[in-house]
Amino acid sequence: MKDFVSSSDAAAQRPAHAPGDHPKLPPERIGILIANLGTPDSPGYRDMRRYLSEFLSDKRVVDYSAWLWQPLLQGVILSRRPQKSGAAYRSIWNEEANESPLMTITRRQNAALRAHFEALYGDRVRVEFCMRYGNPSTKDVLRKMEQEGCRKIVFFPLYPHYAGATTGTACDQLFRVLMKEKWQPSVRTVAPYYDRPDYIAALAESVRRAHPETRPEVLVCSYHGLPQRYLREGDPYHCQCAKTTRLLREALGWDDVRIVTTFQSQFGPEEWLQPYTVEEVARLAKEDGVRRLSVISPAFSSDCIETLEEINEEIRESYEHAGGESFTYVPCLNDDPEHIAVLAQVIEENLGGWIG
Ligand SMILES: C=CC1=C(C)c2cc3[nH]c(cc4nc(cc5[nH]c(cc1n2)c(C)c5CCC(=O)O)C(CCC(=O)O)=C4C)c(C)c3C=C
Ligand SMILES: [Fe+2]
Ligand SMILES: [Fe+2]
Repeated sequence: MKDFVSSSDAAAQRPAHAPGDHPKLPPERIGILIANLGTPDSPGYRDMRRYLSEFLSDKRVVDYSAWLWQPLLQGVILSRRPQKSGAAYRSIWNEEANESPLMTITRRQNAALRAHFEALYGDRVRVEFCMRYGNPSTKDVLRKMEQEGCRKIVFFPLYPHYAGATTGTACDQLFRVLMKEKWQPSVRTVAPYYDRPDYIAALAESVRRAHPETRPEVLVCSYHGLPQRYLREGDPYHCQCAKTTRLLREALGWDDVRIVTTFQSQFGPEEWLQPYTVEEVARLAKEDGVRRLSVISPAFSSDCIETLEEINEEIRESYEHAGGESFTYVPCLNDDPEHIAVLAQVIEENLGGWIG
């Protein structure tokens, strides 16, 4: 039989990284890759425009057909929104580190999780974070992990609730990178954790900590919004948010406090999930006479523009303007030790059978 491949060609075609037979191959490792949304590199016009363009061109986020949406986005929306959003980012920017709070907090969460898993498993694990939009990109971080020998990867989008626009697109991006690879690692994607007792307990504890003396009259659980149509088309986000509020109410056991669900950050002409937080807090002050109000945002694993600026500035103003007196913002769980313990436990459960 004709030998089609000369021996030197055969050597070249053998995978350079065939398991266990190459002295220069790194040892096989487990990768833990946490993912967040992403954030602009700076609040300046160009960086804001690049970030918003990538974000709002994602069909999981805005699902209109490109021929209709792109001219509107590139022409109208991206001529004004970068300035407006840039000013909002500037008001919360971490000047010392020259990055947005979302980046600072994700970095800290990653460092805490890395310390946790390296203490347990040493050099057999790698813990990294990536962003869906902007930097560090999913592609760059994933490739680095593969070069370091990660043949098994736990991929953990840091959103307690599943939405196509968040967890869905983070996973799409990961698999988009893997589509181009001859030899993919094994990947486990982490399930939503919005109803885990330890997550709910951490939320409840953060609410109690924010109210050492007096309780609010109303606790508003403000979740990032979505077009209502996405719910009708099967997105489970709305139902998962409602369940988090119910479980938080049960965990707190505060019978004298009304605990309600609202949605923020509506964008564009469609109806989004309601009630809208900015309107509801004003209504509570004006119509129901609520004077002591607190807001928590359980859909965010870290503080970001949507909490620090939108809730703690815009929504606070709306409440106070309508006659409200005391407004407490309950910070996200961020890198609180109880939160890191929850995230570590979720990851540990996804490592089952891979490492011990
Ligand atoms: C236009 C559609 C948008 C949908 C749908 C959407 C869903 C969604 N987003 C989050 C979490 C975050 N969003 C953040 C910022 C942000 N979101 C949108 C638009 C949609 N989000 C925009 C345009 C922006 C940028 C800021 C602005 O210009 O208003 C952030 C914060 C990022 C940061 O840098 O701090 C987070 C986090 C969820 C959970 C969600 C659906 C469930
Ligand atoms: Fe968003
Ligand atoms: Fe917003």
